[in-house]
Amino acid sequence: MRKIIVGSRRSKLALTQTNWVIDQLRRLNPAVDFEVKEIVTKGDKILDVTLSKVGGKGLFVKEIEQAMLDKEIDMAVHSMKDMPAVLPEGLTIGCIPEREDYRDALISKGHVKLADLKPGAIVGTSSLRRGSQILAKRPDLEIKWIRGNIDTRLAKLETEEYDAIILAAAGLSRMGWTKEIVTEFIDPDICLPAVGQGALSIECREDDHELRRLLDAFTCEETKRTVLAERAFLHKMEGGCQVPIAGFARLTENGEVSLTGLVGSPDGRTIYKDMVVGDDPETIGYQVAENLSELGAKALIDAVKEELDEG
Ligand SMILES: NCc1[nH]cc(CCC(=O)O)c1CC(=O)O
Repeated sequence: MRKIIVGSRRSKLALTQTNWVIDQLRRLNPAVDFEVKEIVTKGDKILDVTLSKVGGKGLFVKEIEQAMLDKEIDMAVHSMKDMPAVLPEGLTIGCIPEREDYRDALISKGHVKLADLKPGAIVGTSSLRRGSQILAKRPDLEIKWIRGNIDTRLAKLETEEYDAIILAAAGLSRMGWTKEIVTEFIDPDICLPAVGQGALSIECREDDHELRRLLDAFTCEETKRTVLAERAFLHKMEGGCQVPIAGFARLTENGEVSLTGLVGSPDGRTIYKDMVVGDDPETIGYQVAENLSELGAKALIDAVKEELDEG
């Protein structure tokens, strides 16, 4: 088989994830050769603006996808939650490996838990989803934007005016840091994870059958079913990352998919949440989106869109 070129962003997390996947694939296919090619994306260059204002989710992924369509690279490993709901024509998710920890993690000065943070304490996050749900639980806290990769954010907790920050447990875990620094793994009942959080997405060209056969063997069916439900929900909700949106699915004992979806206002005063259980991931994803829309989520999303259109 030919050598497989794997595109990766240059961040520590991206390279760690990419190399982890390559290690696993090599173990399954000792004869196949892999090479990493680093790509600097627009999202990596823009660090001083909130992501939602400069094009949202697709930002980190787009240039890597173009390189794949141009055959400069053959595959790429993304954090599933950074993947837009719809892929460009000609590309596909060739593999979804087993999901890491799906939870959000609180890291605070002095290891103070969420419930024990002082009124007015400053929590750093640039995620509308986290901000909304934290404020719903603790309206007395202050949410302050924080940007940069994981190392930068951890450094800012020390050097700037944050009392705590929230990061995905999966990112920390992949970097090997979880144990020492996490104050609290936040229960999904309090902060429902982002769609795809903790999962990886291996993207490749749709017609690259040779590579797809190889990737198939590394797919985790359970993760695939749950992530499919979450992404169907995201797609139908069309929230992008301009409105707080969360979706998390797991399998029930008899193999059905149980999906919880959430849409809220950034200040956390309005939260719409619903759960549906069923056999077909896409159907229940659409069902949760429909139910939330009826509750009022669609109106909330449309209102945000209008505001953005006005500037
Ligand atoms: N928001 C950016 C992002 N995209 C993926 C991860 C890593 C966790 C994952 O794969 O879900 C992170 C860091 C974070 O949210 O703390």
